[in-house]
Amino acid sequence: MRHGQSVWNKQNRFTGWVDVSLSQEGMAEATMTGKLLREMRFDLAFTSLLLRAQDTLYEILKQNLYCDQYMRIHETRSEWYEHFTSTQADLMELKIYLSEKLNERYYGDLQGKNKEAARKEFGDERVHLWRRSYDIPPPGGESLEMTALRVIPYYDTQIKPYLKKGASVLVSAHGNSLRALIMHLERLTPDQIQAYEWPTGSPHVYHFDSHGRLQHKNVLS
Ligand SMILES: O=C(O)[C@H](O)COP(=O)(O)O
Repeated sequence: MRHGQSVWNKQNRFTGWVDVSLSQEGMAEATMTGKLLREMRFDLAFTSLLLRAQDTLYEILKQNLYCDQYMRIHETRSEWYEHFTSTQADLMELKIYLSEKLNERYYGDLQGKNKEAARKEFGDERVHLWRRSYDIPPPGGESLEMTALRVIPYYDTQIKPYLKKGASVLVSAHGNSLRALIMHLERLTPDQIQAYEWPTGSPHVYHFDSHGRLQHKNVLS
């Protein structure tokens, strides 16, 4: 799941690692996604260190049919955070892992800039390359390739082993950390991933076999 619209998505600003909140629309998207996934039973969840992804996850879990069985959902994030970082839950309880490896691509000097203003300053083509090319990093920031170098090893070592055991895993992350991940999962070429846009509020459901190989994918909306 990509997080719902953030306040800076709404203002059309490059965000990267800046820890902005969900907008009201983003919260509503997260609620709607939670409803779409309501009947899915999750064994584990993974999210980034950024609030917009954590809040999206929190909202999805709150809507879930098995919510009460997963854990006690606390009203404030600090308690929730404390709970899920300290839990040694058994199988009936949802384990939630946070990692900076799933953070959005670091957008370097562009962070905070309006995307339209950046196009005027640097030109459409340059800004498009910074946003969507595989290996051209934005000034001072990470390319998709650099993002993949932290996301994929995390996926391979921390997430995939559970998938091979048949666990149901929810990942709440970001446009570009997820593009890096699905490029790997779906074996997309740099050209294919360049054209791939992952809108907010459209969960992707992947099914794997016991070797962790992708069987099929559904995009829900
Ligand atoms: O960090 C950001 O600005 C967004 O999350 C993703 O931005 P992009 O679509 O410009 O890569």
